Amino acid sequence: MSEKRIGIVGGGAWGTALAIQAVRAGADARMLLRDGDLAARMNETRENDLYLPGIALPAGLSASLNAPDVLAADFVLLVTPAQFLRDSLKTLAPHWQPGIPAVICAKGIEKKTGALMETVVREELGDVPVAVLSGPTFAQEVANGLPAALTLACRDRELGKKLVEQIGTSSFRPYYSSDVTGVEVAGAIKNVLAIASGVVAGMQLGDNARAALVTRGLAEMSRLAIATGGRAETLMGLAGLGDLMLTCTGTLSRNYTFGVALGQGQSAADILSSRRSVTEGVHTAASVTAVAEKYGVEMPICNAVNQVANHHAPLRETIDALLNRPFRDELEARL
Ligand SMILES: NC(=O)c1ccc[n+]([C@@H]2O[C@H](COP(=O)([O-])OP(=O)(O)OC[C@H]3O[C@@H](n4cnc5c(N)ncnc54)[C@H](O)[C@@H]3O)[C@@H](O)[C@H]2O)c1
Ligand SMILES: O=P(O)(O)OC[C@H](O)CO
Repeated sequence: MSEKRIGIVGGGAWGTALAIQAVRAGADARMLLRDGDLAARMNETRENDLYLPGIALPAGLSASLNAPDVLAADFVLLVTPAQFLRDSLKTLAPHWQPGIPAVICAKGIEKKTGALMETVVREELGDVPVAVLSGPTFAQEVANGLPAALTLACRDRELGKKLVEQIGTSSFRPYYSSDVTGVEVAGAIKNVLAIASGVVAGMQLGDNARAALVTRGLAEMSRLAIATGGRAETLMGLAGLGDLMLTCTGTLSRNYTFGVALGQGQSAADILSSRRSVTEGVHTAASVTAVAEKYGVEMPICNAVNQVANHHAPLRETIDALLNRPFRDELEARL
């Protein structure tokens, strides 16, 4: 058993992949699940057959329902989907040890409050050290040990660097950033843009259209990140451009494939009811519309995704409205 202990809250694909990575980084990885049957199966069959089938779980990884045991760790990765994080933290708060860092791994904006996950953590756990782990990383590839790089953001530079050393390996390379807000906004918005990119593919609008969409989407993401206190450079990094490249093209992406299916004519409700796994961009599309309005930021692509994904807007007319917006000066329209 290792002396280093990493707690992981959430038994989905990403929580499981991060737990495997934690073992690779030399830690004892303890996962906290809600589903007792799944936890028992994971410990016995050494596979997460619901969320990451076909991947062997290493010795050193265990799953349980025992919050105090999982939280007795050097730091805890929070991998509950964004819309469920607050409720999950309410049950964890009584067991959280003072000073144990919380590392946010979910990518989204809370629908009912418009809050980023850092705010949710602070409201529910109080004054704990907080970091954010984000960037272009499909769970299956990380679980298989394929190379990846990502961003670990933390306002406390010393702690951030320490976390990088504790979770990083040669195939999982976190780059430190102090821009927590920029990294969070990037990770949340790329999911919405990935849906839009999937729609472009599903409707066979062409590669030119996808390049235009991703680039103008990056401008929207940058505007919101800066308005909320993030830094422009962050959007050009792994959590911004890097994750946009991955999620707006990669067929392993739930958000992208949701968009493709929408573009091919399926309804949002049918697509969502056919999947067990989370499609964060659908929820964040709703949150971001309200947040953008609050900050006076123009986000036409994200608004269009919200309309088609959450409000039954017809695709063809929604796309026509985007294409018929007034021509603009590119640099002025960037920021
Ligand atoms: N899968 C990836 O490749 C990946 C990579 C990076 C970041 N992320 C982010 O990680 C987060 C988790 O994604 P995932 O891929 O592990 O999810 P998943 O779809 O694999 O699993 C869904 C998880 O949500 C949990 N859940 C369902 N209903 C819940 C409820 N009411 N309350 C609490 N938990 C509930 C399930 O138990 C399960 O653990 C998301 O924010 C996602 O954007 C995922
Ligand atoms: O499958 P998605 O669309 O949730 O994307 C997973 C990761 O966020 C990619 O970085």
